[in-house]
Amino acid sequence: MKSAVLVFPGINRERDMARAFREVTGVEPIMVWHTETELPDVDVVAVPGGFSYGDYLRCGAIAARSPIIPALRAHAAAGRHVLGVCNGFQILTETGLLPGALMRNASLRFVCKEVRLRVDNAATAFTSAYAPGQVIRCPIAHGEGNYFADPETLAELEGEGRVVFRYCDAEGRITEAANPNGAVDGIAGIVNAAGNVLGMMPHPENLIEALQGGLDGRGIFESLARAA
Ligand SMILES: NC(=O)CC[C@H](N)C(=O)O
Repeated sequence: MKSAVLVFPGINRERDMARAFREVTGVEPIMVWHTETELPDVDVVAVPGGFSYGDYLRCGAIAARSPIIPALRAHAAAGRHVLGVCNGFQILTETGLLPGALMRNASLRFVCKEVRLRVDNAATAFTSAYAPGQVIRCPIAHGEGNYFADPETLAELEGEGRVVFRYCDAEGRITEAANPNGAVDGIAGIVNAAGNVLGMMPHPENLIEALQGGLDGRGIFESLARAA
């Protein structure tokens, strides 16, 4: 499976993302600087986490206006896969490739810890390696992860099974205590209507080898490799 990782000024998780693709698929991803206007011929483009443009205006707002974005839109429009993690998810909502917005955490604090996620849709190209309803561990590190969408959008997301991950407790229950940022309905990750663009706040690329304390994040990359 061929992949590319976008790099914006202030992004700091691009190497983690590249490592995850390399470790799981055995293929080195192509790093693409934000001033490029074309993407290489790849199956997946990852938009990694970090602090693009120092989070000025809103997280992801400036990166979403970068020269590479039209090529990302074209890649998505062609039905190819796009994976946005954390700042990458924020960038995807700012481009409109995914609906809704990521607001400041309800606590107004940056939260860095491990959470649990329930896989609410295991029938996507990003989650086929997981079992439906499986509870996985995943690290988070963000200040603006409070997912919000208007009631019509939420109804559409729920009705179409497009909420892929929710914050949950160890038993898979969606509770307020298990929700680290106040996201509506515990939403941690969603896909677009076509199912080829996924955005999620947690960092699966940081739980792919024993040295990191677990392997629960590998499923995303294994699923993408299967889908390619
Ligand atoms: N790890 C990240 O990608 C953080 C995203 C963003 N800078 C935030 O704090 O919400």
